[in-house]
Amino acid sequence: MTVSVAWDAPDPLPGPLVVRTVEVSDPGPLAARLPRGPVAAWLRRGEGMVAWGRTARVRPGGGADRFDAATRSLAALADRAEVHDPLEVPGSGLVAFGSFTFDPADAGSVLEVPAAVLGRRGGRAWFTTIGAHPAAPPAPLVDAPRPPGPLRWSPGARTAEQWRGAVAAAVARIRSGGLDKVVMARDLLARADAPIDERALLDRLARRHPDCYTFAVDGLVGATPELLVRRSGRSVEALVLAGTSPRGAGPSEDRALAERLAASAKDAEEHRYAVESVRTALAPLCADLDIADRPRLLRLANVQHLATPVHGTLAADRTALSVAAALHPTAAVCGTPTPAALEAIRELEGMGRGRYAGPVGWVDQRGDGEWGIALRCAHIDGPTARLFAGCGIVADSDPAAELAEADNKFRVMADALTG
Ligand SMILES: C=C(O[C@H]1C=CC=C(C(=O)O)[C@@H]1O)C(=O)O
Repeated sequence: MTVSVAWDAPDPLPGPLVVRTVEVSDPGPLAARLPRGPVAAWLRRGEGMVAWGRTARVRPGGGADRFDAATRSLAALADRAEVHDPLEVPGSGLVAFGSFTFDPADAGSVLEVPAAVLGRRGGRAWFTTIGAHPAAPPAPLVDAPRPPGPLRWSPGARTAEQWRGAVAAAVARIRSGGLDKVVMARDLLARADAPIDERALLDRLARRHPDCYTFAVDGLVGATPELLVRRSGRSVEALVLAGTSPRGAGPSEDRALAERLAASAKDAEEHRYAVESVRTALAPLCADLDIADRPRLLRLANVQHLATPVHGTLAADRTALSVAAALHPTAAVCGTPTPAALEAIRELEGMGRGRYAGPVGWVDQRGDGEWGIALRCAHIDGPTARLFAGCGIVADSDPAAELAEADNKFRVMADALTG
C-alpha cells in the first residue's frame, strides 16, 4: 500500500510548516465566508469550521489500515509544524479534514490540511493559517456562490424497481440465516450545465438542517445527523441512529408517526444492532461507558429517527480519528454480523459506495476532533452530483417502505441542489 503526501509546494517539504491561530471578531455565518476553490466544512448550530486552500493532502489508498496510514502521515506533518495557537480549543492550531471510504477494499480516502481555517466555538472565533506563507484573512466575499441551475436527473446503479428487488433479496438472505441486519443503499445522479458550487449547497444545508453536521471534504457534501465520535481530551461522545419514520403533515400526524416508530419491533431491532456495534467497539477503549437504555426520538426536517446518546471516557490516549477507525463500520451503515453484512452489500447493492457511509470529519494536533457518518450527502464532481441514501434491512422489512424511506433521505441533498 502506498502513502503519499502531496504538497502544493515543491518537494521535499518546504521547511517547517508554520501554523498561526489568532482570535478574530465574530465573522457572521461561517459558510458565507468561503472563497472559491477547494473547501472543507464542519458546521452545526452556527459553530464549527470552514476551511479553504490546500497545504497538504494524504491519500492513504485502500485497506483496513487506511486510517492508521493517514494518522501516521499527519503525525509526520505535525512533527515539523511550528504552531502558534494562543486559543488551544478543539479545532484551533493544526487541523486536518478527512473523508474515508465505507469499504476497506476501496481507494479514495483522503485527509487534507487546508491553508486557512475560520472557526467558532463557544462564542469565540478564530482564524488559522497553515503553510509557509500566511493566507489572506477572511474578507467579505466578492463572488457570492451561485446555486446550481436546472438539473437533469437519472438513476444511479439501480432503478427504483431494481433496488426494491435487491432489498427483497437482502430480506430473503436474512431469513435464510447467518445475517441479522444489512444496510442497503442506492445512488441517484444529477447533472447541471455548469460546475456545481459546493458553497451554495453548504449555505442551504447549514440553514435548513441546524441539528445536523453540515460537512464538505474533497467534494463530498452533506448534512448528517449521525455523530460517530466527538473526542475532547479523554471524553468521547456519539449519537447512534437507526430506525426511521417520515415527518407528518401536521403535529398530530407527526406525533402518530413518532408513536408508531417508538412501538415498532422492526425499528427497535434495527436500532439495537446499531447500538450494540458501538458498544462492542467502544467498550475495550473506554474506562467507563454510558449508553442510554432506551432510544429517544430525533426529529429532523424530513425524517424522524430512533437515537441513542453515548458518553465515555477513554482508558488511554487516542485521537478522534483512531476512535472513528475503531467504530467503523457500525451497524447503522453496514449490518450484523459485520463480515456477512459487508459481503451482502458488495453482492447486492451493485455499486461502489465510495466515501458515502464512511467517517467524515476533522482532527487537530491534540487529537481532538469530530467525525460523523457521511449520510444525506452527495459526491460533487464538476457539474455532476451523485446522491446516496440507505436503509437498515431486517427480517421484517418491507421493500416498498424502504424505497419510500430512501426517497425521504435523498430529499436533504435533492432540495439543497434544487432550491
Ligand atoms: C444509511 C442511512 O441512514 C442510517 C442512519 C439512520 C437511520 C437509518 C435507518 O433507519 O435505516 C440508517 O441506519 C442513510 O441515511 O443513508
